[in-house]
Amino acid sequence: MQIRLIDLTFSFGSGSPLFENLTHNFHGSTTTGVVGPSGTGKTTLLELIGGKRKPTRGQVMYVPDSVAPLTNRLNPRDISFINQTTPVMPGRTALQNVQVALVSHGVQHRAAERAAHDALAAVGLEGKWHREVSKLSGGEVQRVCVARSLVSPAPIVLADEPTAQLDQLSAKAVSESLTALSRAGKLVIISTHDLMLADACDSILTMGGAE
Ligand SMILES: Nc1ncnc2c1ncn2[C@@H]1O[C@H](COP(=O)(O)OP(=O)(O)OP(=O)(O)O)[C@@H](O)[C@H]1O
Repeated sequence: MQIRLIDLTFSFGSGSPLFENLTHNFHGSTTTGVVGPSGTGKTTLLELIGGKRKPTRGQVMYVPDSVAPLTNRLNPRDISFINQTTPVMPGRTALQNVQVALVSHGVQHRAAERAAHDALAAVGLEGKWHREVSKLSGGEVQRVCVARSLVSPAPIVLADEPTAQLDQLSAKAVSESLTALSRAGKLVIISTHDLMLADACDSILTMGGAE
């Protein structure tokens, strides 16, 4: 999997461009940190890559594998998005929220439960498996969303400030989990202000000048 940004320019409405002629390649098995000062367009870039916004000019192209042609269309199931507004089922447990990502992809109930247990443990939520999401803290809900991405078969993971609400220990667990995904072959892009997380990435794309 590869994602190519080709002369990408984006403006909100008729405003001046947030960024112009951005060209960059993202590769599978790689974690890229998108860094830069607040307001330089990191979230917007992730939304463009995830197909939630359309470029003003230029293109976001996907190369699914070595034999598939370059395309500007991506199946939404190929992307796993982690952000502050990722929908969760508040009345269901942490385990059910993670399990559903697998069951919806046809994984058997028992296998999905085991994988969901492991993913929640990886982000430091062992012991909170059966707690309703409405009774978890903001940072814990954020980690449930990360755990869902860990079990998702989607080859692309887009994470928008995944450690923003977390203490150092939890942030480290999330950082290690996301970099493990790229070692398992996924293409991972993380927008972040967290220097520890940026440091753990394989490469960095800086928006709006150096941070
Ligand atoms: N729907 C919108 N309409 C107009 N402007 C917007 C809209 N959404 C975001 N913006 C503006 O676009 C700019 C970039 O926003 P974005 O959220 O992409 O930045 P960011 O680099 O992720 O910021 P932060 O680090 O603070 O999260 C900001 O100035 C923001 O106010």
